[in-house]
Amino acid sequence: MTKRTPMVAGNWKMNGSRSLVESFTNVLNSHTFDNMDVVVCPPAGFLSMFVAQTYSLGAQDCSAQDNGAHTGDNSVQMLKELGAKYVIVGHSERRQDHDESNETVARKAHKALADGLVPIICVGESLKIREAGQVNEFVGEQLGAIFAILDAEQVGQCIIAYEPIWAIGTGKTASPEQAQDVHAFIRETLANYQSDLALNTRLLYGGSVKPDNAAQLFAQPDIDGGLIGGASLNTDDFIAICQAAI
Ligand SMILES: O=C(CO)COP(=O)(O)O
Repeated sequence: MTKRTPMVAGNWKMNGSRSLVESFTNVLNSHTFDNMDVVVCPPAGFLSMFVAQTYSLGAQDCSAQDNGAHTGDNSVQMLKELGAKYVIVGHSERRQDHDESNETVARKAHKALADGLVPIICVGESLKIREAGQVNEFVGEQLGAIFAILDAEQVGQCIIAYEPIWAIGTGKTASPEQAQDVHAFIRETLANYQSDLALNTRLLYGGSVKPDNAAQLFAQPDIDGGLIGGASLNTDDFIAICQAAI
């Protein structure tokens, strides 16, 4: 059986400062993270201020276009130059604030892979969808849009993060069972696309992960780590969550 390497990624969202970058750089570099991948995703403008030795950097979004006349956007090529190895695409806040469709998200993932970044593709439902009992259908559609643009080999290079919208920033985390159910569904959907994908693709859970609930979530068979928002802004909390993933 393939052993998937655990991953914990911190999504700073539109937060941070030069001094936070400095303290993270110092504290994280003094830790070694064996047998796992740790990623920090700050706002793009801060990427080049990090000196990342024991962890990697990721961006929070990318353009689906080449360099050119696209005011305010960051190309994959630029994010790479700034030190990113990963890029989050399709976060629910981008889908909501910038009207990003499933197809846009898929095109961004495609561009990220084409130009050399690993996409962390976010999926997840609203409370309304959950209460209507349509979680699998909704997440299945989000994945379907990815499969429409990426072939199996490309999907195999991606990381998928399940982030139920109702659990983001609310302190109301999905229970380990709720999270596991959707992760199992995602893995099954990947298997239907191509069997190897199910075994090898890393699936992260995101939504109010904290040091006191991380271990239980990460212990679920189909959860390979986490995508952390609020708690990733505190070095002690972030490191404690990373330690819970090994
Ligand atoms: O959106 C998230 C990570 O991308 C989760 O945010 P919180 O951990 O703050 O709920």
